[in-house]
Amino acid sequence: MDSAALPRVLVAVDTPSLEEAGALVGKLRGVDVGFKIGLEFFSAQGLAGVHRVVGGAPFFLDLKFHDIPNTVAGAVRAVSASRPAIVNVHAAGGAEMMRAAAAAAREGADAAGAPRPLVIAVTVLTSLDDADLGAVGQQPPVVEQVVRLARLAQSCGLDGVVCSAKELPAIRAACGDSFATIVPGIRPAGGDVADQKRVVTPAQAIADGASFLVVGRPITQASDPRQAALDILASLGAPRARAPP
Ligand SMILES: O=c1ccn([C@@H]2O[C@H](COP(=O)(O)O)[C@@H](O)[C@H]2O)c(=O)[nH]1
Repeated sequence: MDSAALPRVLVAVDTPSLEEAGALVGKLRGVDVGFKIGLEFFSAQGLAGVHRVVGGAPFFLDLKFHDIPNTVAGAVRAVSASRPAIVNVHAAGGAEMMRAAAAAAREGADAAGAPRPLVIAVTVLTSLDDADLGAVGQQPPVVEQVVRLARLAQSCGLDGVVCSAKELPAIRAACGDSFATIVPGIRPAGGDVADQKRVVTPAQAIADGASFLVVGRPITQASDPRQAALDILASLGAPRARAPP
């Protein structure tokens, strides 16, 4: 799947169940969204399950690899053959690991005759705030750590980062407009934040320059997921240019 064809809103398919995932994707048929498959579904169903659920739809394979360079490269090479539009690694894995991941994505895709996925670095999880950073020995504020990791990821040849929309202006200033930003922690105004700590509304995230939004529970836990997705898309207004792959 070509990442340029990826819609702006990616729905997080967070369930271990093939049936539930299939039902969700079915409800969203014809709605201009893509899908984000993460650790919960992948751990239960593997790549075969991913393909059964998404069919030919574009998807972001959110496995957040974080290991030594050789291991991450092997994992990225393996999954890149299966035509994800986006794969990701933790920036905290370091420069050598990120460079290895970027090279492996190209190798894996080329070997399979597939398009190269975007390779994206997770900066600071949106479930963490300044106090949490201090507790794991990182220097707050979050925004400075996010920008530090974004600059490092860009210098290693990665295509963009996962961050909160709260950091978008600082990342755009540091890394420019063609660096992709993938933004979870999205909550419609008044929505239940649950375990997220750095949340922003869908419209604000797009206004601040997000390339793609990742939206899970505000859609998947809604009484009518299709209507919830349509409401979010309507709140975004006219389409805008996305960061190029
Ligand atoms: O920093 C991050 C990185 C990834 N995620 C993922 O996004 C979705 C968010 O789900 P919600 O239900 O909308 O909170 C989820 O799959 C996470 O694994 C993130 O939230 N923050």
